[in-house]
Amino acid sequence: MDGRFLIAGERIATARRFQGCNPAAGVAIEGEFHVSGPDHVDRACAAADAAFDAFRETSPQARADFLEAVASHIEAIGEPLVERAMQETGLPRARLEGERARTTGQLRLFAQVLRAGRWAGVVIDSPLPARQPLPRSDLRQRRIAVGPVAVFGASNFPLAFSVAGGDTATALAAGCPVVVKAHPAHPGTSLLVAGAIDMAIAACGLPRGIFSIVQGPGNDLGAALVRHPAIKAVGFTGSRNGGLALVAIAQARPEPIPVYAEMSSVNPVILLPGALAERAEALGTAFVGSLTMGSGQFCTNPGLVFGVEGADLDRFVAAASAALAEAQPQVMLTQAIHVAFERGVETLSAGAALVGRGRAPDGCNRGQAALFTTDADAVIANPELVHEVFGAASLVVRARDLDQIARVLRTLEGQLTATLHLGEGDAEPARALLPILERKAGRILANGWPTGVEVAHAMVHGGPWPATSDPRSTSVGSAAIERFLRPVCYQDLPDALLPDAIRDGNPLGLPRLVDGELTR
Ligand SMILES: NC(=O)C1=CN([C@@H]2O[C@H](COP(=O)(O)OP(=O)(O)OC[C@H]3O[C@@H](n4cnc5c(N)ncnc54)[C@H](O)[C@@H]3O)[C@@H](O)[C@H]2O)C=CC1
Ligand SMILES: O=C(O)CCC(=O)C(=O)O
Repeated sequence: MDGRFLIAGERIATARRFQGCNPAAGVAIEGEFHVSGPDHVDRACAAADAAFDAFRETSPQARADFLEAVASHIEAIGEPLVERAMQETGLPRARLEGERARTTGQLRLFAQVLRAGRWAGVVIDSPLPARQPLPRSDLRQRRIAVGPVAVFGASNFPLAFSVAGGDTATALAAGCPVVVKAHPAHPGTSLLVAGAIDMAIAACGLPRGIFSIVQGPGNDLGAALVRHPAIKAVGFTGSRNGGLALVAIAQARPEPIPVYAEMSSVNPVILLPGALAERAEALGTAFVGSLTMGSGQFCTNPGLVFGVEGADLDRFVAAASAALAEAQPQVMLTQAIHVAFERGVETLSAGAALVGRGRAPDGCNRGQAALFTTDADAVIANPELVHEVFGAASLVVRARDLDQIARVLRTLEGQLTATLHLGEGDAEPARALLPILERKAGRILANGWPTGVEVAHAMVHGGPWPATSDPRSTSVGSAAIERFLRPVCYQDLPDALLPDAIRDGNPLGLPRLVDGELTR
């Protein structure tokens, strides 16, 4: 395959090369990828900056057509995309086909969002020339794109959170050019998708500089990208260390910029007494399904479970342990991620009792699922027990009573999700826990499992630090576009000078809040 990276429509070759690795076999995959350098970051960012003004003023319809074209070009790659992603990530076909559908569905959702027009945030306050003691000006607000966005592809979702994933889709929808730093764990997948985006740009007649991709091992490239003065915002999904490093770089710039980093979360699940009494065994089995999905490599993985100690919680643990004993070892994304998982399991082993293990690994980089239990006092004394272990490992916390669960929940860091399992008589305790969960998490679920985020208008895939670096936003769902827009107010500008979004007569047909009333 063509291993050259892409800057503003041009394929670039360099002397340094790297290879993808098949984690299932621990061997390099045929084909070489050209390593980008700081000069390429500079070229990509300059091209993005040059394309920005033209791109951000394209009509919402033109950008919607473009996003749909990207989706179609990704689909047109067909089997080679799935095959390459399988080789590079060890993820199974069904998962990758589902992820491709989620990726193209996400692009098409943003096309709808653009056509619906609420994203433009048009607000108009009519002038009040006769107002006493002072007249009021004509005030018109709309939202514009923030500027070129740096997107870091995530290792664990090689399609839906990578080159044409949620961050890229939202930035392009907002009118921001994108420079992607490809994740080195799936370089071929990244370039196939980058090619599809570039073809869609050409087909739609848009400036080629609105998309570039740089690649290579190591962190220098990503750091140079975040430092570049043309970049105005960053989207990231990955490790806590990586996210925090990028936040620090962005804050140290002469012009600090926002970093929307989605980092670590243990996603507490609370099994309330009524639910445990009614269905402890079924809960235990379903929990293991969520825990082991994708070898547990989800930031929404249920890594922490609470219940009041007693026979019902014992039944839950026994059912979960039995289900876990049948869990096949699954390939993890990279050797480094597998090593980090094993280290995390060791840390849990040192502070909690092992009560369940998946089947023994039958090849390299296979994650062996693990379940631990401990009591609530131990968790309060040793907060390391509730740090994310990326992979299929989870800790069941036995509490004396519901008050103790509440006490431990209050000590937790910010989370992407929190889940309540409810049965007869659980409404009152759930109501008491809700204010705590609202302070901790971006999404609160009842009677479900946190893995598998719906791409929808009401979704929040975010949460307080360290789940994300900015709890005011979401990285999944249509509200994600707000991260890459900023409001501008136009005071007393003549109609002929105003952008179409806020001109008299509403030429774009956008929904508007005029003097406090919603109109179109
Ligand atoms: N919570 C989550 O959603 C996820 C967590 N992880 C965690 O991250 C660990 C490593 O996995 P990766 O996916 O490789 O994540 P990572 O955070 O190490 O790398 C992600 C991307 O950020 C870049 N990067 C990382 N640190 C950087 C720095 N200091 N400066 C500039 N660029 C930097 C990398 O080059 C890569 O392109 C896993 O073992 C797991 O613990 C990984 C994926 C998702
Ligand atoms: O659970 C999901 O569908 C998304 C999870 C996610 O965002 C992640 O693992 O990075």
